[in-house]
Amino acid sequence: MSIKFIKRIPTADEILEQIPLPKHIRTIKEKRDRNIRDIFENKDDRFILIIGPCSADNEDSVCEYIEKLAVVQEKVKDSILMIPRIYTNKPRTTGEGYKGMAHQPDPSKQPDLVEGIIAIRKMHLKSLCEFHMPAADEMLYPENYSYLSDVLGYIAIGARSVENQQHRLAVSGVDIPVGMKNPTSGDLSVMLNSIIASQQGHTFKYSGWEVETTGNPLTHGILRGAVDPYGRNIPNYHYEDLIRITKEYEKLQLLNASIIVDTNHANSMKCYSEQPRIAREVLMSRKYDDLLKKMIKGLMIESYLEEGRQGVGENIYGKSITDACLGWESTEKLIYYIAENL
Ligand SMILES: O=C[C@H](O)[C@H](O)COP(=O)(O)O
Ligand SMILES: C=C(OP(=O)(O)O)C(=O)O
Repeated sequence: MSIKFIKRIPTADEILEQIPLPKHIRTIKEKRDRNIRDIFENKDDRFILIIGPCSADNEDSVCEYIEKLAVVQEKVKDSILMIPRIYTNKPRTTGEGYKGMAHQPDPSKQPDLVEGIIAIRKMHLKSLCEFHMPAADEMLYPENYSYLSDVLGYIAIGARSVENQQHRLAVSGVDIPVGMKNPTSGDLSVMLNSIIASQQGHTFKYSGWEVETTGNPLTHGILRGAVDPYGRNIPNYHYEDLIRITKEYEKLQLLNASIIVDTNHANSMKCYSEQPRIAREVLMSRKYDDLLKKMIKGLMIESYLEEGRQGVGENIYGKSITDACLGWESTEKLIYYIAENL
């Protein structure tokens, strides 16, 4: 075997003991979890925005962003429920590039997985304790979930992981909503199969244990657009796409059938500034058709303090070092637009 074992990673129990979630915050989190669940169970018709940076690369700028979001959340709380994106691990198409804070607590330094686990737990905890909005993160490495299971409000399974059995089985044991993205190929049956798989209970190997789960009734789909065999982006947020997929989805009679539309990635053709237009189009489609209104529960938007993106090492505070994001000013405008046009 040519794997070099560098150092032992502390267990989730050890890390949770070292960095615990305060008791009074647990109660706040439970209430927010109930609010989010109610939306997926059609008991609350507020619109969800999963919104924030492509990657959470710096605790200060991420928390500053969420502080701004919390102020706007209060103003739109009757119609919108926001879940900040704190994405701490990034899948990479070719394996190159920044893999997120879980790997590199400092993007300009070498990976340090032990410090990474500590840094991501601290950042999620700080944001939750200060702003009371449990965040969304991608489950890129299913075993890392144990380190954050008490702080997360929402999980996404990314386009590059959604066909993987270990992801699907791990999600079947999660008790918060999990969005399964369509794969990069755009094959919607992969997304729907992942919902079928994760809504069932399973027995499998997890963190060195044989474990059993009962299934997650809150798993649902996220449409993020696709890439064709020639590398061209194919959006899947247009009215006709939404009608086709909601009808297919409905036929399967899955629990809490819901869709989130990702306004960036292949839907925006990686052009972040198109996100407000895409959001407006999705709102219009929802208004036009009752099934869409019921099933499209929200949007995923990539946004940060500064618009665009930069290379690692350029050090512009609050600017994405992975995919390009909307800046704060356009984000705030967009949120108010959404609140007024639901
Ligand atoms: O969301 C971010 C990226 O789209 C995803 O991590 C893939 O990135 P890459 O294609 O630049 O590696
Ligand atoms: C990596 C992401 O998305 P996708 O899996 O759709 O590429 C993301 O949302 O940051």
